[in-house]
Amino acid sequence: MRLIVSAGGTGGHIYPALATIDALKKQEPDSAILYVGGQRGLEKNIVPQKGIPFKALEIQGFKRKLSWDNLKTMYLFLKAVKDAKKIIKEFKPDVVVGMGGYVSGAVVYAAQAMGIPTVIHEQNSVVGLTNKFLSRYVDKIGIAFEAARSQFPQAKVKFVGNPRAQEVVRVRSHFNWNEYGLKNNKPTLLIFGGSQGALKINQATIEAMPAFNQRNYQVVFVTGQKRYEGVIAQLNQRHTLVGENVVIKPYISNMPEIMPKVSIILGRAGATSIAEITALGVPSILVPSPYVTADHQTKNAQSLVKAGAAEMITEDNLNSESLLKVVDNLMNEDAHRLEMEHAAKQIGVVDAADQLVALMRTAISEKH
Ligand SMILES: CC(=O)N[C@H]1[C@@H](OP(=O)(O)OP(=O)(O)OC[C@H]2O[C@@H](n3ccc(=O)[nH]c3=O)[C@H](O)[C@@H]2O)O[C@H](CO)[C@@H](O)[C@@H]1O
Repeated sequence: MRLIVSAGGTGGHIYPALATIDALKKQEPDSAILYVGGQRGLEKNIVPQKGIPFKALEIQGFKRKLSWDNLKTMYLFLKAVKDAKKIIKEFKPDVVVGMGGYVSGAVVYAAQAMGIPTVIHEQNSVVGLTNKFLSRYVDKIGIAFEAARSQFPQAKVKFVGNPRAQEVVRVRSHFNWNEYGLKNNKPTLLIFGGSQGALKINQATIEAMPAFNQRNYQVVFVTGQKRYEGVIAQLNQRHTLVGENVVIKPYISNMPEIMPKVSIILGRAGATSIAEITALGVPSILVPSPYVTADHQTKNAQSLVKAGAAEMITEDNLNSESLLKVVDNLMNEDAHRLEMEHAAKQIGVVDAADQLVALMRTAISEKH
């Protein structure tokens, strides 16, 4: 198969795209793949590192308020569609798949205008702006939450799950905490606020640090690439030492290796984090971001809480005391953690990437 994939902006869109590419390559090792991303998103670093051919378009998001900047956005969108057409004409894909982010809007729009089979994948329970726009034009739509179905033209929709779930369960992790200077086989808490890090989670963790230093479990604290220096500066200002059982990282690029070795995850309730947590069955404490469309992270988190797979703290109620209380309780309750593991695994869709590839094949065969 000749495949163009487009996904931009945040890890939540990019990692499912990479997992789909991976699944296709396993099924058809001689497939030709091109990833088209934006010039500014995380994809420009992540994708080439994986050795996947990458082309970038210049694009920016619409402001919800009326502004002159939206004229520039419109100009960039039309130019990106034109550039995408050139790329598509040269590459001659059998199918073009969009996995979210503004850039995928231009690429998939261009492809359908050229009569090429198109598929989009929506990771969230509340449909993103780009996918909403594209849903009129595309042939097939893969979803990861049943709640998304009614927001799309229903005849095109198929529930497939989130492809990243399949990738993380297939990894045979040989990771050893010694590589982080920690002890192997000690209970470990992983704290991370989505792909960019989260200010409030970082703040509560900084304040909880003196207590964490005294605990008999280990803590891996991921700040987000751009927030790392600020976190270290704050710890220094407060003269807070970091214990031998704590490690602070700006970003983790091998999450599928790390996550299976973790006892509890404390983090945001982004769609792709949730897919990973449920595929692997990791007990989690979720702090939904209140800054997202239609408060969809709260809905994501509630679906896990209802199933008994996670605990939730709202951002308003998050501070060092509430954080430590929930973590300490869970660390002390082995049986409860085990129940949460089972409950989480019940929700995970572990063949989601294969299902999305099958949907791509249907789009191709129905078009011809
Ligand atoms: C602010 C915002 O708009 N957030 C959205 C964004 O989240 P965002 O991309 O931040 O969060 P997600 O949970 O969806 O995905 C994060 C991904 O990054 C990975 N990761 C994270 C940290 C790290 O150090 N290393 C690493 O690899 C995670 O394992 C995961 O694969 O897209 C999601 C999917 O559309 C939405 O649900 C979120 O609401």
